[in-house]
Amino acid sequence: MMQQYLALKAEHPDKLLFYRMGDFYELFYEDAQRAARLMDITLTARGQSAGQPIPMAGIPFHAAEQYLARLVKLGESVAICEQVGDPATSKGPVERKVMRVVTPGTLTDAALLDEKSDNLLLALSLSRGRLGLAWLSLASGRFALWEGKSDALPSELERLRPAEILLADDHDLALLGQQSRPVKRLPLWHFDAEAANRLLCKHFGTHDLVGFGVENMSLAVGAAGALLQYARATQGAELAHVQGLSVEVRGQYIELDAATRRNLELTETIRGEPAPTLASVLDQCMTSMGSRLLRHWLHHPLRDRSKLLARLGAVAELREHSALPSLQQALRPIADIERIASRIALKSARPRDLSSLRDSLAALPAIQQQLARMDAPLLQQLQQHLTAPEAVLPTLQAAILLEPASLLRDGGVINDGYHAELDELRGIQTNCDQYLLALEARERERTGIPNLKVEFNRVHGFYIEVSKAQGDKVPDDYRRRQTLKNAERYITPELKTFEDKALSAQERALALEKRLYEALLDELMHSLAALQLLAQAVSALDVLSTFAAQAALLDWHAPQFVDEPVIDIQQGRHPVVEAQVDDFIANDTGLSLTRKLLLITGPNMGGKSTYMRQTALIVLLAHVGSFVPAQQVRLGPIDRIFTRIGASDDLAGGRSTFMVEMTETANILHNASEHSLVLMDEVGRGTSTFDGLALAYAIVRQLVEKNRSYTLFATHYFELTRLSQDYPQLANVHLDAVEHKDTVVFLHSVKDGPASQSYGLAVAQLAGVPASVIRVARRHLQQLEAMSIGAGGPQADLFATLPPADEPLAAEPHPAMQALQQLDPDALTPREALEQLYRLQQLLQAE
Ligand SMILES: Nc1ncnc2c1ncn2[C@@H]1O[C@H](COP(=O)(O)OP(=O)(O)OP(=O)(O)O)[C@@H](O)[C@H]1O
Repeated sequence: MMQQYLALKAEHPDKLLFYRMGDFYELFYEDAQRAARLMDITLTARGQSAGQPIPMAGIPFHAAEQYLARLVKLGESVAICEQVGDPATSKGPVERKVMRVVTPGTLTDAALLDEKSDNLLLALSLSRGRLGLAWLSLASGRFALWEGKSDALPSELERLRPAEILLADDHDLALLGQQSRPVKRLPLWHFDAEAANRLLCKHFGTHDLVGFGVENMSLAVGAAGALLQYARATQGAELAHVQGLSVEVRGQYIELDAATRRNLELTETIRGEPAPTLASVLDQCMTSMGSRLLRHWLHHPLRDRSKLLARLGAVAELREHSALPSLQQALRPIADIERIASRIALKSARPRDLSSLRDSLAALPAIQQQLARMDAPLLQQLQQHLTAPEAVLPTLQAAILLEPASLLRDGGVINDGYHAELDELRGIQTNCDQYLLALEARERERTGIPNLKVEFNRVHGFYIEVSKAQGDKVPDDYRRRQTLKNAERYITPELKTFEDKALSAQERALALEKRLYEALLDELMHSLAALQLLAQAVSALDVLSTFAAQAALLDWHAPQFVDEPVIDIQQGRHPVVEAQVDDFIANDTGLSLTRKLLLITGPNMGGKSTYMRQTALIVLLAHVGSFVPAQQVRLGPIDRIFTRIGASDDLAGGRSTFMVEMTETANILHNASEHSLVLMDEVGRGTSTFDGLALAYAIVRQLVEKNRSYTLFATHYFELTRLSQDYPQLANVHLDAVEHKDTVVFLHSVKDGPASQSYGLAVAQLAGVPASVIRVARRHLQQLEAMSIGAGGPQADLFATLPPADEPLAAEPHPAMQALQQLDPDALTPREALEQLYRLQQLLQAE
């Protein structure tokens, strides 16, 4: 047996091997030690190997799901090995085989998946500054590709949040940066584009991949090949539900970089919790498919206005329609059709998957009826997709019992009247009861034993029980089966013959049910594509109705898209903060060609971050097709949203707070366009006052002069407010606060002009800093203010020595740069090249 084990383990060296032995899955050697540690189960030993006991740990097979769930959450992969031979007939160990492999990115089992989020497997391939990505949600069958510049990797990882990553083994793991997802290394040849092309064509049954629009995407196609091969191997099955590839194109979505996704807390707080977030406020979806689509939409704001207008049109009509509540109620019982379809494809659908699919399909006409009364084109389109695929409903109704058993192996799944032979075998079992009662009456009469009983248990089968006191009346043809304290149990030849018939009928019925069930799954395979379309329609309708219901409940309004460059928000609110405070103060945001940067000042706790984030969230919500928390919104074209908010250390990544701040700032300055929305919160505060101020000053100027993006720039450097004199497109606004009896009251309303005071000490006092410290600080502040040169503003004028704003930013290029530019590398011998290198270094040192 150990030889068999070691041979199987050799095929799966990097996974935990669950080795089935009777009612247990056993793990041996290091697997046992690791599993014992991870799952907190007892480590024992069995037999010996090289004079040492073999470590072993086991889990009962019926509890395997919960252990698997824990292991997969910890990033482990598990190979599950079952007994496939018959223990009764096999000589030596029973034949065993690895039937499936469970890895974090290839889960399909309902018990192991989070129902509200997608579980993605991602493969990536890099070459010469280009990046190819392929990702698959095995539980839904969605398969997509993307190819672009390699520096997009961090933001793509943050967008897709894969559960598992496949990476060629010659790529450096450091590429992935500080991310904690499990990574599976594969040989480089798995990513070969040509082989991948062949594999994908074969899988989709196409001559080539042209129809999917993947030309010039050889890296992504290579990644897709590696991914498909890996996913298939884990399932031990063809992936019939993976029926196509979609290609994501740059420019299709408003781009959000990794930091922005985190900072805006779309589906996860900065601390990694699921609430309070934009998704947690919005998600009142009736189905888990809807919840997943909502999260997907929030991370993929669209730029295509026709699609957005279609969504908004649907939301507007649903919001006004009296049928909205009943439509939502009709959606509530719909099961996770998308995932059930995938389990049908993988032949792992359970009986209750099929009964809930049947009940969901039966509930569709009620939804269609509600939609029939609505006019929005998108709703009409969805209505047409909300039909059960032909013949599936009648088949399921005929085949599956109203409430089937949860596991096929116990029987009780296939409906009566579906199959004549099954009915007959079941008839034998049902007739048992009558037969046994008759037998009991007959035997009582024959033996004259009034309390004689005919019964059944799993261990001994059928028997006749007679109390000890009546033992002398037992006839000769009774054979003793078991002796109890007060009774004897017997069997008779007649009862034995009956038992054989009844038990074999049961066994045969179970085997037949299993065959019928498998045939049913095969039949359903033909309807996979239709089921997937239906699932998409249900989830889209669920999200749109949620948008409508939330808009009515929370007083949100439709955004308006215009062609002129503008972000005009009247009475905007922050959807998440609003849900947490009693009185939220609404504020306007006005940005246009003549007013492109708002410099926001005001006390700490005044609401600057909230104001900036609400602007970004409103813009984002409008681009997912939702109404927005504002009275009126007009938006011109937007291409990207950038944020540089909050200080976070990346200690593990070896970057200090200030380094993170500057890296994110550099990204913005390089990439933000005039159509981008940029939020910058207190840039420069991570370093010394003068350095910070000087940097903030130069950054604001760059944003106004060069990037010309729509910018909200919050700062405590009051000196910057003077920049409005030099740049008409820069406006000062502040968050209002008043001093009241030695303390400060925040009004949270945005007013024109710079703040008049900083209130830093008052806020510190509010926070409970000891009074003695505040007193010393106040005295020191007075001294500082008295010392300040030309103290006109609320802080010392640190700008007094800085160059005026009209001086050009770009200085003379460095002599080394000039020398470098004049070089012609092709004309140099290796020796001359080396000499030039020394010269360049001298120039650098001379500076
Ligand atoms: N418009 C508003 N209406 C009501 N309450 C608000 C509003 N804006 C902010 N608040 C409240 O004030 C708190 C602080 O807001 P916020 O974090 O935006 O301040 P801040 O000015 O960015 O502070 P700091 O400069 O210290 O980062 C919020 O948590 C919220 O409770």
